[in-house]
Formats: sequence, structure tokens, C-alpha cells
Amino acid sequence: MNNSAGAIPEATLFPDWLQADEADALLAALLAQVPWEVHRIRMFGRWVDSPRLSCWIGDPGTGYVYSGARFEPRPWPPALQALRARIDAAAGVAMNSVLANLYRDGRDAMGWHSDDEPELGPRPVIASLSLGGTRRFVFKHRREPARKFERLLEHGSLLLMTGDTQADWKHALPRTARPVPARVNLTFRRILPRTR
Ligand SMILES: O=C(O)CCC(=O)C(=O)O
Ligand SMILES: [Fe+2]
Repeated sequence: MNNSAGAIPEATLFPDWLQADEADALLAALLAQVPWEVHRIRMFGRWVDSPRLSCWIGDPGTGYVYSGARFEPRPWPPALQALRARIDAAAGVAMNSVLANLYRDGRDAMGWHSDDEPELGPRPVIASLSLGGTRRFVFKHRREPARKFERLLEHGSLLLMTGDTQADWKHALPRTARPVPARVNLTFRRILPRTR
């Protein structure tokens, strides 16, 4: 699904970016090392618990506003610190922050959004590493919602979103009624220094 004048998202999937044994070890380490918490998000003007567990991790100074709330980042757990150089090399960007999400089962999900917060700057590169249960990841064009794409994000896969993907498309991780194992997703981001 590479780009042709915004017709499809500039999103490249590397299905076996991590080998299975390495992905298994990383998943186990993250389940143990990340201080998972329930984030509160704005939904239709109300604060509700998000349907997943999450954790913002990042370098000092990468505080992040997400769905109207401000999060100070947690320090990098050893298992993620060890991976940073490889993610940066794959993305071509020095990432300084990561949003970790834990989808405990098929009822946990993420609604339609773009990762277009001003702190990310224009045309951000986002590197999304998936571990655990395979889930559907769907794209919908922001101005022509009939245009949709989907990809299966498998254990050890890396999805790179670049270019106008965030400006032109929304994405979501839908709920599923199928029994699915727990899944961890890491979206590595580069937060730009605050200008005021
Ligand atoms: O879990 C996923 O694959 C998607 C996560 C996502 O879109 C985000 O963290 O912004
Ligand atoms: Fe996202």
C-alpha cells in the first residue's frame, strides 16, 4: 500500500520485523515492565475510561497532550531502550517518545483518529510495532470516508506511517467478537520541542 498521490495511505508494513522468539521475549518483558494504567479520554464531551491500558514513555520534556489530557512520560523500560536504535534506523527518525497500548482482549480497541497533534509537526513519521494477538487496523480517508483500507497487524510486525497519512487518513483498531490473545502496540513518535 504505497502512495500514489494520496490515493492510499503512505503506510508500509513489515510483517516479520521481529522474529517470533524475539517478539515473544519483548511482549513478556513489556507486560512485566510497563506501568500499565487506564487513561481517561474525552468522548462526545465526557471523560470516560479508554477501552485499553496505556502508558506514555519518553525522554524528559516530551510531555504530550492526547484527547485533551496532558501526560508526563514514564522513563524507557530496559526492553524498549534496547530497541530504540533499531526503530530509529527503520524509521529514519530519532524517536523520543512512545505510546504503549495493551488490548487485553477483543473488547479493547481504539476509535477513529489521526496522530496529528501539533507536537508531532507536519507529516510525522510514526513507527507502530505490534506484539501478541493479531488485530485488524483500518484506514478511512478523512474527506472521502467511503475510501477504506485495512491491514492485519501480526506479532512482530512494524507499520511505518509517513507523509500525508495523518493529514489525509484516520485510523482505528476495531473491537472484535472473536477470541483474541492480548496485544501490545507501541507507536514510536518524535515530539518536537515546545515553542512556547
Ligand atoms: O494499536 C494500534 O495498532 C493503533 C495504535 C494507535 O493508533 C495509536 O497509538 O495512535
Ligand atoms: Fe494512532
